Amino acid sequence: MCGICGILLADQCANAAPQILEALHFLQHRGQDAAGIVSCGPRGRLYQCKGNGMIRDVFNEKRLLGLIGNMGVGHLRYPTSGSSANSEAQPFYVNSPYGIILSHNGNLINAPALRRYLDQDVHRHINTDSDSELLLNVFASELEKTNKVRVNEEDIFTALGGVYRECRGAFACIGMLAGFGLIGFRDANGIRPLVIGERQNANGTVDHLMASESVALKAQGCQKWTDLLPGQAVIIPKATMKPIIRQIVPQLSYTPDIFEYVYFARPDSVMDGISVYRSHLAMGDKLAANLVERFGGLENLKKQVDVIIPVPDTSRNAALQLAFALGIIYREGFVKNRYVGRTFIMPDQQARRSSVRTKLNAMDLEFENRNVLIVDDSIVRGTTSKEIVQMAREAGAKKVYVASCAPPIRYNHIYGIDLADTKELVAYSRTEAEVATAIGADDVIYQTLPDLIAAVSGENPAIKQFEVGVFTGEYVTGVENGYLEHLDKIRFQNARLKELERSADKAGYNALVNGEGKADVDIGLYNTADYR
Ligand SMILES: O=P(O)(O)OC[C@H]1O[C@H](OP(=O)(O)OP(=O)(O)O)[C@H](O)[C@@H]1O
Ligand SMILES: NC(=O)CC[C@H](N)C(=O)O
Ligand SMILES: [Mg+2]
Repeated sequence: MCGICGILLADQCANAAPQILEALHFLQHRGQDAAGIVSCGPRGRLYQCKGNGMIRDVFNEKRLLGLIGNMGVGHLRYPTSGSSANSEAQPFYVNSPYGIILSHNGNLINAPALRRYLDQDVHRHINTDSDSELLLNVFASELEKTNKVRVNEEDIFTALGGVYRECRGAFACIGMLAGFGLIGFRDANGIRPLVIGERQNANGTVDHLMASESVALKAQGCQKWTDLLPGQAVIIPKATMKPIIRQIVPQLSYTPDIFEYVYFARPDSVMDGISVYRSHLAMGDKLAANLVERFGGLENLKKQVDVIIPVPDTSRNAALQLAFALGIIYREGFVKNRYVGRTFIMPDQQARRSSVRTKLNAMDLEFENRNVLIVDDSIVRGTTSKEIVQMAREAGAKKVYVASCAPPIRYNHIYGIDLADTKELVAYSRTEAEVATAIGADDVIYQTLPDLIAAVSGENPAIKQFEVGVFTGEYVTGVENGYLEHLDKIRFQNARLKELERSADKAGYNALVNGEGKADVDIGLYNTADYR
């Protein structure tokens, strides 16, 4: 998953980049691998700073000062297609036609076919393995068809029609046409999120903002915001500062990715009219009812569970509500090291495993001689649960039960959350009892899928269905032939690269990199950062 953001300020003399950076801080949880901002200043000049790392690694005051202009786009990357190479950091740029910038969240499931199409049919050079670069080039090629010196809004909407025709999968995008304005668009199933908002200034002018999550807009002082609907696009020309929203293609469905609510989004965001926080509370309530049934009634459950302990951070609110619903004490038995980021979205398994122990530490006095119920939002590879169950036992727990606010994850995520190769998923071809054995727990209790859907949809009856492919193996868009194999191949190559890097096998690394034609050095725009 990635975080995207765009700002167009009414004040022509102000710089948007500092505010984009602030907004990106509210989206850091969506991508820790690379960060970037491109701004557009006088005479349509573009300025860029991007690279691998978190916001704090990529930006400093000097670099920010180099990003001139009252309009800009930001991106935080969590790689799901391509590799972690510096050259795949976003936003992406193409100079022709008109100078286009793009930040993309999502995955294109017809990436291999698009690559062929761009090469063979429209003759565009693609320099990385990123599907976002493909999307940008499809957009560029569609805009080129207008064959005009300067385009207008209608031309851009027409070009976007071509993007929806060619690109399959999930995409929420924020783009910028040099000197012209900001553009936002969302796939026809609304799988990935995008909100657009306005901020009224004291002098009566209005600034325009877009982001993956409402929390970023609220923190920037937006008084109004709305979700872009599936298949919709918005253009905000600099010249008029008036957003134009257009339904580019008919809605195919309104099925946001349910994993946003389970794990990905911040609890203080409201997405597609659903408070992430309230959905977490409802997940706790539903799971409580399920547990009562599993343990043969509340009294029995209370005899077998002394304390409920969350796995920080994401599961906390659901676990608290679950404990409240059951009338069982809730304790923060794991102390979280605030300097370690999210482990699940780290790009390699070795880093993930060692991070769990660095990140979470068990407090003996909450575990000693107790039967504990550990609650997590989801169990993916089982890296976290395996470690924490062991930590709970080392801390003296008698029985260790694990409850998950999401159902067993048995299938690939194909729309921009790189869960894992299915074979790495701990629930892949395992029953619940076998998962319990695999993670060393006395029992594992999962939320059911109907309960999860009910918990999330509770607040917005307009949304009845969600993208739930990770639980069912059935995806809203269907899967293109060979796409899962394509994802597996990418994952395998990236893991191999990491291995070679770690083992300091320079020759092996170079052979693989060169063989694949991967770029380690960015040849994009002039980089304001003397980054390397
Ligand atoms: O089964 P696994 O492969 O370990 O993945 C699942 C775990 O990863 C996530 O936590 P993470 O540490 O990423 O972030 P959090 O602090 O927001 O909970 C998620 O909340 C689970 O705890
Ligand atoms: N997580 C995402 O949305 C990633 C966007 C894009 N597929 C990339 O890998 O850069
Ligand atoms: Mg977690």
